[in-house]
Amino acid sequence: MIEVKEVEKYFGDRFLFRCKNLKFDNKGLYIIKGSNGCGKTTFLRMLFGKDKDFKGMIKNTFNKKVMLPQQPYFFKGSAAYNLSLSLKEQPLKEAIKVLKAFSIDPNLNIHSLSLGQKQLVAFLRTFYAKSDVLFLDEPDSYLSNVVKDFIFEKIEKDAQNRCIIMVTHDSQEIKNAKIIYFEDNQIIEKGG
Ligand SMILES: Nc1ncnc2c1ncn2[C@@H]1O[C@H](COP(=O)(O)OP(=O)(O)OP(=O)(O)O)[C@@H](O)[C@H]1O
Repeated sequence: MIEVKEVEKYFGDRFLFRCKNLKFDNKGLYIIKGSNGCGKTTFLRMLFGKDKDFKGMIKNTFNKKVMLPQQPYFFKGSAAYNLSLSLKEQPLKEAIKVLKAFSIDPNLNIHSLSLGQKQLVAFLRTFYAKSDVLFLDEPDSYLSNVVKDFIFEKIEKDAQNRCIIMVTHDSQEIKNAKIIYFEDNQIIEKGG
């Protein structure tokens, strides 16, 4: 569970946003929306615990947390090698199966893949890693509609068993999610 209370974020003198009260349960999908530059990535990093420079309280009781950043990092080597650094046997097999289903050769050098293909590899290595909470920063970047629909379906289903917090600009297809949005520098839960 993550609890946010009376949080204010500044960069130097610049006020970015405020969040009075918000709770993320152990299971469920939370989608964070808002215009470019409003602070979505910053808020996600604060929830994860990477950014601790804020006023107020964020209490995170999750044990194992994993994050897909906006600009994923890759190691020299094949797509399969990059997956194998994060995934054990069975999840690795699953991830490779997905790559093959989208006609991506897992033995190709990661840097020879397109942006969308690399994004899918980055998503898979985070998604299939074991965690209690999964943070996804625009996992649909560069993806074609067919791949985006595939990963959104997986995310929606998986959120029945763990907490997933996702930043995205496009979530029309997703039905079962709580929406958190930035409005006038305030973070608000829809209907909350
Ligand atoms: N380390 C930093 N120091 C100063 N300003 C920063 C820092 N990191 C982010 N910012 C600023 O904070 C604002 C919010 O950035 P953030 O990346 O959180 O926005 P975002 O909502 O995720 O944007 P986008 O939708 O374009 O990805 C931006 O104006 C950015 O320039």
